[in-house]
Amino acid sequence: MDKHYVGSEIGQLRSVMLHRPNLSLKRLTPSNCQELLFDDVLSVERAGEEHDVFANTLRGEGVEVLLLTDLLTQTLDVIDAKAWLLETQISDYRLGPAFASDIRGWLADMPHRELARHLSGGLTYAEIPTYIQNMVVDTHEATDFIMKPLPNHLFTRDTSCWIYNGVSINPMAKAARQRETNNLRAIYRWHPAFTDGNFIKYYGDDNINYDHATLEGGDVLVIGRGAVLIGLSERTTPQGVEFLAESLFKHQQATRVIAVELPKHRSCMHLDTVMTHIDIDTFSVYPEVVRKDAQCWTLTPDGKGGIKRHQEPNLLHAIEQALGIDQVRLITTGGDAFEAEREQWNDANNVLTVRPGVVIGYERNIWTNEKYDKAGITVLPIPGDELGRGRGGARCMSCPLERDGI
Ligand SMILES: NC(=[NH2+])NCCC[C@H](N)C(=O)O
Repeated sequence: MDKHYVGSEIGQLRSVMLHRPNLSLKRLTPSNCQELLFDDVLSVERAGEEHDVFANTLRGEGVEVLLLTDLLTQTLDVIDAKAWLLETQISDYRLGPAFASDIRGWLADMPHRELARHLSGGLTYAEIPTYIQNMVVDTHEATDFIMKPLPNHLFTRDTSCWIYNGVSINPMAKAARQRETNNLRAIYRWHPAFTDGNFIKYYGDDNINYDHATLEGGDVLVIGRGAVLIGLSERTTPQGVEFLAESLFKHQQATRVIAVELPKHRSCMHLDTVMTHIDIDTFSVYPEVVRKDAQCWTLTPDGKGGIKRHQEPNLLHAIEQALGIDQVRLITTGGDAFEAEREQWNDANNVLTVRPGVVIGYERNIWTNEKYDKAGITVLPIPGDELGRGRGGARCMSCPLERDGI
């Protein structure tokens, strides 16, 4: 990978970061899966196989696939990175100074791949050596977590997202996902692929309390031509968008941000669960949620380092203006009202565009896929019966690192 640049949602995709989940999924149980933002427990084997099909489909299209566990393993080879990750993910305040120091010491001696596995897969009290003794240990069960698993690393789209010549390292809204961001902070700070510093970090690089200014990449659509479309969702707040927009303008990477309000529901937790960009003038949408009269604003630089805000009467016109096109074409979720609701829930609209008019999507969404086909959009189908239980499709499961503009 030589260039970190994402110029659009639909231009030729060249490089992506994925995460093939394993250990974290083995820890999912009926009693903890809701808290960990999964709707069910998964067959770990099958999920891994489905993920391999996804990765191989991308490779078959000439896209470079980088895996998060590899990146994290290589990052741990950097002494400062390893020290920072251990301090941050195993903090004194979480475990108490004595126990934290024992755990860090033990983890530090582990092979880096194994340590990387625990950084995403978590660590239980049963897994630590018996010589580590402490009041904290005495007061916990063997199956309690010292480090909770991060199964949602699967959705690499959310934790960090590239926008033109830079990346936002996102302060996540849900407690279950907040520690993911530290793994990404370390990768972007220390992994040799990123140390050339030839890109901008817009937001979220510091491990501090971002309070209500949260942002997740599933809400961020880099629609191209200097514009960015962002959902104000269950996860991304106006406060978070303001920070990102200010930084995009300051670094002259975008000339406008369109912010659209979404209902705060799990079924549409991010904008990309109801809307994705699949060809220059074409979007896939779930019409029950993406309405042209949704509350919507265009943000532009005010010339003094701040933001000018203009309320838009019509979301679609705002997009047409930003892209300089006459009329957007919408492909809506397929089937009758029941089928459409079921397919949206299974990420029929959450497709990953590989190049204009060619998308990767779950094969199970037959009604919507048929509509794509009739509209001249090619669907490269992947299985998703297991992966889909995490509530995410091909777009959420990928973080583009390099993609052409339009
Ligand atoms: N960009 C997306 N739509 N991501 C889906 C994330 C799903 C994940 N289980 C969560 O609740 O956070």
